[in-house]
Amino acid sequence: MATAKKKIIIDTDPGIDDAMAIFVALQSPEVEVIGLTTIYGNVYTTLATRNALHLLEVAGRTDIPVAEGSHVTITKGTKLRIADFVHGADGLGNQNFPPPKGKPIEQSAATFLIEQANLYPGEVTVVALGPLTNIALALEQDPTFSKKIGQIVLLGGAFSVNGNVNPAAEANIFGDPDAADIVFTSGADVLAIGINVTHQVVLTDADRDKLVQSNGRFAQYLSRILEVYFAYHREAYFTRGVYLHDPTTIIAALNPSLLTFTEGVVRVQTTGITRGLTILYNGQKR
Ligand SMILES: O=c1[nH]cnc2c1ncn2[C@@H]1O[C@H](CO)[C@@H](O)[C@H]1O
Repeated sequence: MATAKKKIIIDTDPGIDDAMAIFVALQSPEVEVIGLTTIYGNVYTTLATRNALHLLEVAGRTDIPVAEGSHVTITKGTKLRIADFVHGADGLGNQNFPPPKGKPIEQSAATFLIEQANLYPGEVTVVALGPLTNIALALEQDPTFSKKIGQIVLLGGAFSVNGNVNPAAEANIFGDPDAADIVFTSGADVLAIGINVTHQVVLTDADRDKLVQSNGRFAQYLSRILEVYFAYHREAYFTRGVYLHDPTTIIAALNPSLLTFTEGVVRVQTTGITRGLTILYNGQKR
């Protein structure tokens, strides 16, 4: 008997590694992508929505709805830190892709998340690849969301290692630390993939050469957009390869047995020079 596919909603700020992650999800028989919701981070939210629609058109999956998310942080902050220096001004490696034909649905990301969680209680996994504003908004709008959502698998945090924005903070948590703390303290089932994990998952120059030679479904498209991401990593990290942050997070949602996890309580520092710091208490001390 075929087992039911896991339903996932990807909350995303595409983003080169987001594009890779979305394609992985669309190619994975274990899951059904029931929607994309968008957020600022690698790009502003308006561009994230445009890129999400574009990626679904590239994949031939315009049946999947896109719900636009928040343009500001949970505290209505508008001074956003956008990582265009990582992904290019267009978020997809400066490739001048034509604008998408499709449009986002009328519902906001938070409303869509709540609706889907109500429709399939306990069955929907949210994979959050950007700052956590939309998820926190859903938790604020519907206090039962934490119990109705199946699992929240998120890319965020730097657990016992330095951040990538500054020594304290990882980019997604830094993007909206208040939202992140709401999510971590909500009581929902949260699986956090920090950069202490994703910095171990590298696509090397040699891997990229294989991609360039490949006739695989998304190989040529990804080879093109990856150029800018490789250039950034060479410059910033002196590596001949790129970190697969978002793809690793999708993999964790698809098949958590490929990773090892520590269970504990997480809080997020929301003020001061360590704003965005994630602290994990692993319960070792009684
Ligand atoms: O140095 C950086 N600054 C800001 N964002 C970054 C940097 N490196 C990677 N990312 C982006 O932030 C998420 C992981 O923290 C990923 O989406 C990655 O593409």
